[in-house]
Amino acid sequence: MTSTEKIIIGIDAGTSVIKAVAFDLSGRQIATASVRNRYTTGDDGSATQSLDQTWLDCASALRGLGEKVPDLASRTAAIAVTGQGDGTWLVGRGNMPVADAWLWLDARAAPTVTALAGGAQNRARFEATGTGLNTCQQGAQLAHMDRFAPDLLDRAEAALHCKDWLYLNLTGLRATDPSEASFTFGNFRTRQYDAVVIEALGLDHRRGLLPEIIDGSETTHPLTSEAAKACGLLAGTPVCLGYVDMVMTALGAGVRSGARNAACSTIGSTGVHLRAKSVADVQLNREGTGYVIALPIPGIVTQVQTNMGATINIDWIIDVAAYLMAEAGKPASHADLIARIDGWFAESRPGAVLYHPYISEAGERGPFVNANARAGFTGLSMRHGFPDLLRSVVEGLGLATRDCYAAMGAMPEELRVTGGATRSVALRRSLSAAVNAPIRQSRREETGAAGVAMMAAVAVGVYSSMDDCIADWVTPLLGDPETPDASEAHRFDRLFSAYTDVRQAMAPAWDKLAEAATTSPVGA
Ligand SMILES: Nc1ncnc2c1ncn2[C@@H]1O[C@H](COP(=O)(O)OP(=O)(O)O)[C@@H](O)[C@H]1O
Ligand SMILES: O=P(O)(O)OC[C@H](O)[C@H](O)CO
Repeated sequence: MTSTEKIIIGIDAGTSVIKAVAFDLSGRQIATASVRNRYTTGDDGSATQSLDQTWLDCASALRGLGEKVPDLASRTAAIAVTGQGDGTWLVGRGNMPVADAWLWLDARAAPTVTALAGGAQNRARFEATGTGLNTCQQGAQLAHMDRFAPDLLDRAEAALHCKDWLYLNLTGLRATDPSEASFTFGNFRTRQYDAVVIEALGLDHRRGLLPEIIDGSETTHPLTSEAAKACGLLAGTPVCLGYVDMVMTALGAGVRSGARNAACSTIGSTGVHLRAKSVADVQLNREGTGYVIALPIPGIVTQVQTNMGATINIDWIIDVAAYLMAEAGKPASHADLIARIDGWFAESRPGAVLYHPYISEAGERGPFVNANARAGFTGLSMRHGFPDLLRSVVEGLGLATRDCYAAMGAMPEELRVTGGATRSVALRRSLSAAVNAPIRQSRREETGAAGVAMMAAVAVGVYSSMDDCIADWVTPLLGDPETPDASEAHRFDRLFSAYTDVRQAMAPAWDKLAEAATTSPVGA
């Protein structure tokens, strides 16, 4: 068997879909199998997911891949796993789940975030982690559970993240990776836990819940025979624990290539905007927001600002349209309506309607943190119709992207983009005009799975360094630069100035609305 026939499987356990993707050793995608992910939301702001179901769905995706790739089990050189970040996946005795996981979408920790963010030690915590506190994070969620549901933590033996839970099921080992460990509980300079951070979160007495940190690009563990049976693979196959999906996706999409650091935006359910840099170049902002997330490259991290919601804003307005069409007796599928977005956009005229894309129930986290922030249109008149609303939602994603980069220094000279919505020409043009920089869209279909598979490729010695791997797996798939239209860039300069004015002015109103919502009688 030649080396090109060997396969690396990348698993990307996302919030909407769990995917298993087969790549050959030079990075060519061979096949993909996926299972829709399921989670539950509640009126109390909860967003939870079954641990057992997640593992079953992951195993089912792997078996599905086996149905598509001949001799997958014997050809698999390594399996690598990444997944949705943040959130709290508690396991107790016998590695049994303690409760359903609290996802990154879970808003229940909001009061604890407010209390901790006002604490005397919060700046020291931020200086170490490089990461502003928000409701998504495990640190805030554990601190909240410690105050309001201590029994959960009393019954737990380890606090894991999604990919860590899957790694535990694949290998039997409780561990986490350097990225989530350092931005949540540690220091991005050392990639280790940091006592100052754990103390600032008030979690000294829960320190024992934090698992061992392992770097998947250096260390793998063998697939257990039980997991092998469940997934249709061979026991002993090396398994690599990836970094959090946000940086795996960026790695696969070109946040670094040709040994150069670049900027990359993922326009997925959430919008993630990252700049790769060396540790010494990280500039921590005064407001204490954003993330610093390690890359699996020595000394290189990403400085990150992330919008809580990106494509969920598009889905929201499309769902409004779908509802009206169904009421009118002309039902249309989500996919049909998504396909019409560029057409509607072209029908509307470039104007001055703003949309702030804070549609998530959890508010916003980048470049500012406010659990009460909510979406809104500004500047509507009688002349505006549905295509104009749609345009402003798409342009709002461009403005939110610019807002995030503005909080990290100068605008990028080139922006690499990935995510389902970047298939839209209108969205790519809006992003390009908003940051006034050329855009390069990665032609890589599954950037997250590719990013984590690249870690396995380095771990099992297919490449001697990540930069060598990037040269084969990433650089050749970068699309040609799409340059911004000068007059559009000028319009976006003006829109952006109004955009920041409006979002700053709205903060007290959002607080009043949140209060009104909590004091409204149920059913009123
Ligand atoms: N052509 C498009 N125009 C605008 N938005 C799009 C387009 N395609 C996808 N999207 C947005 O991205 C979301 C995810 O799309 P999907 O095709 O499922 O992406 P992925 O492959 O990343 O899962 C959609 O629900 C929609 O909000
Ligand atoms: O599951 P997706 O939307 O790909 O990723 C979610 C992120 O990891 C999350 O936003 C981290 O807070």
